[in-house]
Amino acid sequence: VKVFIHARALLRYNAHSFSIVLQGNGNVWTLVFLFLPHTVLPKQNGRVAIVTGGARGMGYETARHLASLGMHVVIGIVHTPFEFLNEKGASPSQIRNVIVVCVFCVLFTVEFLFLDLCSLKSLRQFVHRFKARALPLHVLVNNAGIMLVPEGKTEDGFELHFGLNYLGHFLLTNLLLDKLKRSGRHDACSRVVTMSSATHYVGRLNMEDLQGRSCYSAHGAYSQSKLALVLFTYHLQEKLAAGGFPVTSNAVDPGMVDTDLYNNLCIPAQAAKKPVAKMLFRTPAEGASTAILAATASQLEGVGGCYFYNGERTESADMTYDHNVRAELWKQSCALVGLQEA
Ligand SMILES: NC(=O)c1ccc[n+]([C@@H]2O[C@H](COP(=O)([O-])OP(=O)(O)OC[C@H]3O[C@@H](n4cnc5c(N)ncnc54)[C@H](O)[C@@H]3O)[C@@H](O)[C@H]2O)c1
Repeated sequence: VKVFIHARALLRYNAHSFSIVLQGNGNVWTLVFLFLPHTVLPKQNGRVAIVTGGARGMGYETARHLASLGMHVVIGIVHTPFEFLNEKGASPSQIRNVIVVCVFCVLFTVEFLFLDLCSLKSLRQFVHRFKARALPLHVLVNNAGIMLVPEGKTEDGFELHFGLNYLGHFLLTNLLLDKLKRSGRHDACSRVVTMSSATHYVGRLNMEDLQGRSCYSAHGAYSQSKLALVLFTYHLQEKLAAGGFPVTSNAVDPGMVDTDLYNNLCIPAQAAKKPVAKMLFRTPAEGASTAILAATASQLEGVGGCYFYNGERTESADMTYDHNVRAELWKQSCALVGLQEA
């Protein structure tokens, strides 16, 4: 089991970050001092991106950064920042969020389209509405996610983590693949960037029981969904490369990031997490940096089938390199979402 504990950069100088990472494999532990250089990313004028879950957390930071590089960004959104208007009052952070989003929309070419990854119908409607806009698509960031939610089902009866984190993005990517293929060029590929997590290293994939019906655990369900996303990323890359299409597919691990993703921790764990997160977790902007790099960096042109952590290619779990497991998962996923396996 590989464990990564990221200690948030305490030293900073002119946008260069220094990071201390404790990494080990059970017996041997090493303290690694990393220098994270500030990469200058190329302008993205004329390019179009979709970011799922882009209204807060790392999705927002990714969308903001892509838009600031000149990209037209379409944000798939299920919770609007204005939801509090239906409630009795608003917290200062909700008001701040609305102001930030409004300024963001005024300054950049950004649009919001409703997308509920818990519903195959909503996914298909999102793709239909996006295609009706007749825009090209150069970058798809599969960012949205949930973690440790109580046992539940999506609209179509899938276990929540598996259905939303994995199957939702599986269907979304497949429905947008024709657009991505047409928009890419061999010297400027379209890019699919998928948010995984270090928890995928401890994930187990039970092909006979992908929905965890026999024995449910929220931790198990989350790590399985993140493992499935890496398997999907690699298999997609294999298919794209075999067909000679100008599209790349990579997975990203953002590290431990202080966001609302942890809202479902039990109350004592939440109380313990708060001070620790302030000191040790990354900010959403720091966490989003590897996804932004994978979506835009010139040095990653044409590079696909990789797992990136701290801005660098890293080995993922052994199982993710097993072609048969990847192919079986792809086959079962097609059957679950009603896609023909091509
Ligand atoms: N925060 C971390 O430490 C961490 C670590 C590893 C990986 N990740 C991954 O990074 C991604 C972003 O998470 P975050 O930390 O910014 O969390 P977050 O909770 O701030 O953001 C999650 C986003 O997903 C969206 N979302 C939730 N349910 C949705 C639905 N049904 N349909 C569409 N969108 C929906 C939310 O609206 C939100 O915008 C997730 O995939 C998460 O698993 C996070």
